[in-house]
Formats: sequence, structure tokens, C-alpha cells
Amino acid sequence: MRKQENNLQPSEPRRGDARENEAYLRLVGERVRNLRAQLGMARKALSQASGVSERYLAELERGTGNASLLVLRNIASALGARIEDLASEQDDQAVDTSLGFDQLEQLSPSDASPQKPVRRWNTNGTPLGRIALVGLRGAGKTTLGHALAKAIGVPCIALDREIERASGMEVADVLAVHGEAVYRRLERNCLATVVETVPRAVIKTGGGIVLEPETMDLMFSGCFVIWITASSNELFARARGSAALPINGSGRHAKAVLEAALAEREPLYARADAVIDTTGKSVDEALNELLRIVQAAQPRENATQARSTTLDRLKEDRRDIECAS
Ligand SMILES: Nc1ncnc2c1ncn2[C@@H]1O[C@H](COP(=O)(O)OP(=O)(O)O)[C@@H](O)[C@H]1O
Ligand SMILES: O=C(O)C1=C[C@@H](OP(=O)(O)O)[C@@H](O)[C@H](O)C1
Ligand SMILES: [Mg+2]
Repeated sequence: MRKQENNLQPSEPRRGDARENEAYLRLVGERVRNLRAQLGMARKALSQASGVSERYLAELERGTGNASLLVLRNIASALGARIEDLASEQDDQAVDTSLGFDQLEQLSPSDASPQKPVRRWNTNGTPLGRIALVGLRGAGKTTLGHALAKAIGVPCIALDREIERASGMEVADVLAVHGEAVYRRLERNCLATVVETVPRAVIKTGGGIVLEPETMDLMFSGCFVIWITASSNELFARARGSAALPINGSGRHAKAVLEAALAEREPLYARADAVIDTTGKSVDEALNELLRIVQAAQPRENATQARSTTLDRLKEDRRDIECAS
């Protein structure tokens, strides 16, 4: 019997089917989350400004909430955006972050955010030629840090490796012998050295860097900060194989320690200039998103040139985005 002709790829989701719907809701959620992070707006502040509960916003940002038109319109308005910016079906390359930045430029400072102005990554070096990746263990800071650095042609500096070099000890030994307070002091000193001496780099930080206010201030004054995150289940699954550290918990307490760390640190990570949620995404997809953020954060005059350079490099480097942890 002749096989029936069918132009649709069986593996490709069709518009309106469950998989496609889920992907669309995730896209809308990501836009809300990215725009909120770019505004430096805590979820609580967005909740107050939009009249939408924090819990509902969290669901929406995760891609599991299907907001009504009026709810989405309120959220958009609280973010200084239009509903179509959040709900568009177009590729984010054309819509997402650049649109957010364009609109933010037109807002008065008091409209934008109570916390901080929008900052741009500066390709020419200081003050924001450094991109710091923050987030919990397993988020993908190391993996994406190396891939991003390679794609944009800057060095990747793993702060924990710098701490090991400076102390002559492995991270686990510094923690076991000297304790976390000493580790955090070394971390601050190493970050200060990097900020003083390296004009352009991707800096992969350790999950707990956000716990020290002084180190945070240093990081924000010297780096464009991107929060890499994922659902707690996925973080847990990814971090499972990593070497046990006293500060990360182990055995049957590991999940609880991770969830407590997420709850404690979420508001601190949320100070970042941008955020990406890597849940359910491949490393390649997450890298592309990261590149879009970096591109959108560049000064306008550099953006076009940087886009082609970055994408060309990315094509060349696709083969080799793996890196040591
Ligand atoms: N979308 C993704 N982005 C980054 N890493 C991912 C992704 N999906 C799976 N992974 C895997 O998760 C692990 C993340 O580990 P790592 O990069 O060391 O994270 P971190 O440095 O934040 O602790 C790696 O094994 C990586 O291959
Ligand atoms: O919580 C922390 O501060 C640390 C987490 C680990 O890094 P990851 O976040 O990459 O797992 C470790 O190597 C590090 O440097 C200290
Ligand atoms: Mg790591």
C-alpha cells in the first residue's frame, strides 16, 4: 500500500497542540521574567503594581500559568510594556529584550523601577565589560560561562578556580579547614582582583556569592550580572553528580538544602540585570538565549556589528561548547 503523503514532520509540534501550547506559555513567562529582572523589580513589587498575586506570577514565569488577557495587560502595564510585547508569537530575536530596552529608555526613572536603572553591557570594557553569571549549583554557570565566553571571544574566569589558585587548596578543603566565612573573604578578594585587572570576561561565580553584601556590591559595580536558573527538580538532578560540598548538603538532605538555598537566594539573584530560566532547555538553547540578552544589553551603536560577529563565531564554535566544570 502507498504511504500517505504528509508534509508535516511527525516530530514537529502543530500550532495549538499541547506541546506547542506549552512552549508558547513558557515563552510568555520568560518575557515577563526577563523584563522584570531587567527592571530590577522583585516579584513582590510586580505583584503590587499589577494586582496579580506573587504565586500566580511565579506560575506564569515558569510557563505553567495561562493568564487571561486582562491579567496579562495589567502585568505588561506594570512592566512598562505593551500586552503584545509579552504575548507576541514572533521570534524573540525581533521582539523580546530590545523592545524591553527601547521602552525602558522612554520611561521616567520613577516609572521604571524603585531599585535600579537599566544597565548595558559595554563591549569596550569598563565599567561593564565583564559579564558575571550567578545562580544555584547545577544552573549551568560553568557550562554556559565557557560557551558564552567562547562565542563572544572573551576569557572565561571561574571564580572558584581563582580561589583555589590563590589559596593553594581545593574548594572543599578551604571550606572544611577554614570554614565558609574565610571562603567568602577569598571570593571577595579574587573578584576584586578580576574586576581591577580584567576588562572583558565572562565570570562564572559560585552559587553562594550573593550571600555577602560587599561582594554583591563589588560584582554589580563591575559586572553585567546574569542569573541562570532552572526548576528545583532540574537543579537537583543536574547537581547530583557534582562533588559534595558541606555548604551544598548531601545524602537525603540535599534536596531540602537546595530548596532552602533557592528560597533564601532568589531575591538576591533577582537583583541581576537579566535572568534566563534553563528548565527543559538544551545547553544550545540556553546559550542562544544568553547571547540574545548580551546582544540586547549592548550599546545601540555596537549591536548590529556585534550581532553578526557573535552569530558567526557561534556557528564556528558550535562543535565545541563543552567545558570542564
Ligand atoms: N540548558 C542547560 N544549560 C546549562 N547546563 C545544562 C542545561 N541542561 C543540562 N545542563 C547540564 O547541567 C549541568 C550544569 O552544571 P554546571 O555548568 O557545573 O552548573 P553550575 O556551574 O551552575 O553549578 C551540566 O552537566 C550541563 O551539561
Ligand atoms: O555555593 C558556592 O559558593 C559554591 C558552589 C560551587 O560552585 P557551583 O555553584 O558552580 O556548583 C563551588 O565550586 C563554589 O565555588 C562554591
Ligand atoms: Mg559548576
